[in-house]
Amino acid sequence: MAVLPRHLVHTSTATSIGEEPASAAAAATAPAAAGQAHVLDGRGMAAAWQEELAHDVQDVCARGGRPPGLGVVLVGSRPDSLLYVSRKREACEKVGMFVEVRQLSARVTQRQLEGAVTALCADRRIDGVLVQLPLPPHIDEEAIIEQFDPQKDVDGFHPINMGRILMRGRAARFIPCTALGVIELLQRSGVAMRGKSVVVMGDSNIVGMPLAMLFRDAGAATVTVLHRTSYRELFEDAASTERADQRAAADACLPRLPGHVAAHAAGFEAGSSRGAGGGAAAGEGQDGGGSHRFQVDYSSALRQAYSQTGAAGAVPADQQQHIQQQQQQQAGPADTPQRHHGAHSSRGQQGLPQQQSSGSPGVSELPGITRTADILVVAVGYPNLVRREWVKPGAVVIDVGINVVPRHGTEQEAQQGAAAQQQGAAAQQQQQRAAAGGEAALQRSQQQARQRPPVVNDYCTPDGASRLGGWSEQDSAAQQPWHVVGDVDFCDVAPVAAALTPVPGGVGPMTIAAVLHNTVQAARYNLGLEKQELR
Ligand SMILES: Nc1nc2c(c(=O)[nH]1)N[C@@H](CN(C=O)c1ccc(C(=O)N[C@@H](CCC(=O)O)C(=O)O)cc1)CN2
Repeated sequence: MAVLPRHLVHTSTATSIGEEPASAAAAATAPAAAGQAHVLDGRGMAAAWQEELAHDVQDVCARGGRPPGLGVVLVGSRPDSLLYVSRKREACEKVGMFVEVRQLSARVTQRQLEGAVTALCADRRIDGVLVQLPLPPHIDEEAIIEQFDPQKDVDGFHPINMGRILMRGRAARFIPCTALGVIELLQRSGVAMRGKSVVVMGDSNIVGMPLAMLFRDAGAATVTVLHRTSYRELFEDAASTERADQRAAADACLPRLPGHVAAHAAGFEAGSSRGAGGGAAAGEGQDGGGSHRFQVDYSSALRQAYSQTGAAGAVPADQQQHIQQQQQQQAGPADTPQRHHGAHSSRGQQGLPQQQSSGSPGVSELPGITRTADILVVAVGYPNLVRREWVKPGAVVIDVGINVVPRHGTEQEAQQGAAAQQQGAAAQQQQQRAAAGGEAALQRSQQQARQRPPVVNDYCTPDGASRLGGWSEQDSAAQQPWHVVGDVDFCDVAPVAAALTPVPGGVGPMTIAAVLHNTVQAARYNLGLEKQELR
């Protein structure tokens, strides 16, 4: 049997979600109102986790003589990376850990960067080291990762650590933080994984692939990974403008920055103006031997980008049309879980669009696959991609995406709203067809979902719009013209799912807490307080 780290096998005190009827009653006692999805509050869970970690830090200090230490290398001044590094630093300081951040110029050479990693790995005060991703395109990221001492690789990206996750029965030294954050969130929420069908959308090294292995280790019956080949057409519109850093960002499930902002970010220019948007995006940085002040006006960069490029990041109408086409033309089969293989040829026979010649499913086929999931994890980097017809009623939905989009009220959003309404009507027709086709169980659960009252809570307005926040709390208060959304259309999916994570406030904060967890663990190993079981 695979050896999970201690925190992955703890018994959750939370109620069970997504269980069979016996525990459905228990689920009803959880904080959501009847008929509504449980909102999996990552922010709250991360705070609780960090409190526990603060005790662990005290324990390491008492027994090991010093606090656990984290070293972070930040290259350039991408606003999102600045934000995440600030959050890591603040969280470390809050729990009493030692933290050192080295910011290097975007023009740093491969050798300089490797030198910085080696120096931090050699620092005796530091137990864990990470390089904030993505890196500028001229840097060979793989080579940097290989440069790490695997014992200090708290991101778990080194091939030795990744290999341990891959191999059944081998103890993982460190689990990549987002993947660990997702599993921890599910466990703390009482979501059962044993025997479940899991679909992971996204095959990145830092999220999708390790998560698939962790679900296997947690006893999932099946794990289906939707590789990027199955949804690459979503990104084809951006192909002409796509540059290496944008691809890397999508890979890391980072905000898909509008082209203009990305250009700014990729240039890694140290600006001099300060906007409300970047939050903590300011501090001291190093440029080669010297240092400079780094400040980024993220909000004005975004404003400029949107005014010049339109609403970048919005769901293109053609994607919605693909789905509608499928719903209108496929009487029934769309509700029947489709297999990946072979679906391509049957689509051809039914006269459906054949977008891909590779045999991989196209976007219009994805709902048929995602609807097989008891637990659906979405890590694609595409705003509001997953709507209710992609979700099996009663499923648990985990949104890993972070996308920056214009706030509602723009013309484009109005168009999206109209398209979404049409899509909703098509979905209803499709459900009726499914019922006529004899899929009684599915129909029953869908009817139940429809009978649920609309979700009106802290997260959604009565008309189904999201109240979820902006890039930071400050921003939503300041009513910035853009905000952060996930890959899942929260308010559309909430009436159907048993539970789902919000963005912001879901997986993101758990990722930060996971960095701390891995660093405490690294300190225990380094200081000889705990023996690593590496079979
Ligand atoms: N070296 C690494 N680089 C990157 C990783 C990683 O695990 N290691 N993951 C991401 C970025 N990331 C952590 O580094 C991260 C992303 C998002 C959040 C977060 O809290 N997001 C907020 C939304 C943003 C906001 O505050 O408005 C949320 O979801 O609530 C934290 C960490 C890529 N790079």
